Amino acid sequence: MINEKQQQVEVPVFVALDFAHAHEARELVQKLGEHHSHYKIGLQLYLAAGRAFVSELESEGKSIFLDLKFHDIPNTVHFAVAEAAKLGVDFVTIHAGGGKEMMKSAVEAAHHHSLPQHQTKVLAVTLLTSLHVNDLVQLGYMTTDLVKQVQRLTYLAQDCNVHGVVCSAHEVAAVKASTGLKTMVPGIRTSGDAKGDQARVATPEYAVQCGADYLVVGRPITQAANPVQALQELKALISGSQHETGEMNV
Ligand SMILES: O=C(O)c1cc(=O)[nH]c(=O)n1[C@@H]1O[C@H](COP(=O)(O)O)[C@@H](O)[C@H]1O
Repeated sequence: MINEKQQQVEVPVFVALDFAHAHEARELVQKLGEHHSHYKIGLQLYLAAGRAFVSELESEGKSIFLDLKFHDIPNTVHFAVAEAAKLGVDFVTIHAGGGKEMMKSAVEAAHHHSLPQHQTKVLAVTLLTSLHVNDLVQLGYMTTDLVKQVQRLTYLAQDCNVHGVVCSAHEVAAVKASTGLKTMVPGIRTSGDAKGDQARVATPEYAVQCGADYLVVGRPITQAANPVQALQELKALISGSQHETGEMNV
């Protein structure tokens, strides 16, 4: 069902800057202009351009989601999150599969090392949106129900006081029904977009109607012939769906 409150709330779209060079990312940010302020920096760009590029975008007033998906022993993750928090990023990711001690260490590090008045929020990745049911079997999970598995990891994440989880649109309603956690949702595709390596995709309208708090969109914008138009169209779909009433359409 549509969340009534959701109709009034703006859902930020984090554009995934999955590029090999800072200049490519900079060019896109300039094209999208001062009115777009949410960006995700992931493994590729961070390894290519590092902390300097994060700081560069922050100095332009951008909100940064640093998506390095930490998954290591608690001590290592603690100090990695501490460094991310000192950078002043808004969000950082860890894998829920790293376990409760690891998630607690991450939350504690964000709490202690964030800049004054700028709390870095920890998001726990549940099941990557590239995973299918068959992957659950191969990985030896006890269930082949993707929603149940996401919910299971979400409960663990909630116990560790993370801010939210990363999941596909198809699990948002279950996360929202059982916890108070925020949801960051990748795997966003409109009807004409190629799925690429994503398995659990959904339209932006569907994600928002399910209650997604933030969306992550990469290639449908970064690889578009006209990224500015692609982002505008996506935002129009989101705001249109926030004012719709009735049943969700997939
Ligand atoms: O943590 C993420 O952002 C993430 C989690 C996940 O389960 N799936 C997923 O696609 N992502 C990221 O979201 C972005 C999606 O990019 P596109 O598939 O190009 O829209 C990529 O930068 C991924 O690294």
